[in-house]
Amino acid sequence: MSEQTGSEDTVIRVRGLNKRFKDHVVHEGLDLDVRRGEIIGIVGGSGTGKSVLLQQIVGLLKPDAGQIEVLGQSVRDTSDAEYRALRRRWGVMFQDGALFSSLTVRQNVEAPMREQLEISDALRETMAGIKVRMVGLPENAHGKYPSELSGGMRKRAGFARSIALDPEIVFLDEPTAGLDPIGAAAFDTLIRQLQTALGLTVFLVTHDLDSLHAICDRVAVLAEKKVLAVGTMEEMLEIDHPWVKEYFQGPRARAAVGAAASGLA
Ligand SMILES: Nc1ncnc2c1ncn2[C@@H]1O[C@H](COP(=O)(O)OP(=O)(O)OP(=O)(O)O)[C@@H](O)[C@H]1O
Repeated sequence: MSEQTGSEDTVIRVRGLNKRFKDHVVHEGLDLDVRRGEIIGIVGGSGTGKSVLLQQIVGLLKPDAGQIEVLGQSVRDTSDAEYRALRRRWGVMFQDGALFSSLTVRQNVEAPMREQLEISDALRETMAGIKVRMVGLPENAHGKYPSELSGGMRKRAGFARSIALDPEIVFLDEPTAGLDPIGAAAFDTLIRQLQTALGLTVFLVTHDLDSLHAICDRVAVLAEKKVLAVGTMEEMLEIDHPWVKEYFQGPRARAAVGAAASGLA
């Protein structure tokens, strides 16, 4: 299994994280390192706290204890100005794309630019248009509202918004959930292509075994309130834990391996 390191290539460092909601303990002593330039898949049973972990890392939820550093800086023990500057260095795509329904696709991508960048309207529109093209949305989608788009297109629009400010890290919360297998595979390809082209680190919360096989460099398994294991897909096969075995060696896992081997994933 890969070791947790403290090297400068660690872009997210979580130590001793505790989080509970009333008497429901979600995380207890959770540690995690994410390395620069990798796509790390965060997996775990429903309710194991994958989204809650993501939200704590990006500063939207407050941990009860523990340290979270992103790009070498504490996410919480920091001034508002420092947090705002740090926040510009990552992008987040929430589960449903979380687009503003009253804004067009391009206006949605412009929204973080409007908030963070002091640039002319024309330049902002041009830059947003580039991002929308980068995620593979056709020209006629730029002026559409979220309700006029398919689920896959909405996800692409959400992805475009997450890279609006040229982030170093993107957090994607179940980006392929709800897509058909072909749409999901196309989205995986898009994630890998943009990760390579832009040098991104990708924190990918997913249930999708095909995505894990197709694009993840490493996988972190959440179970028993912590990160139970981190490593490559091959390394996951060696872990002797009931949930890990069932997940990585069960029938669905075997199907995903078959799909990856035949080039479908
Ligand atoms: N704001 C909140 N208040 C109270 N409980 C919460 C809150 N957010 C999450 N929880 C609880 O924390 C636990 C972890 O939730 P989380 O959404 O992180 O799970 P998950 O691993 O992402 O699940 P899934 O795979 O089903 O999306 C769940 O039991 C959830 O009900």
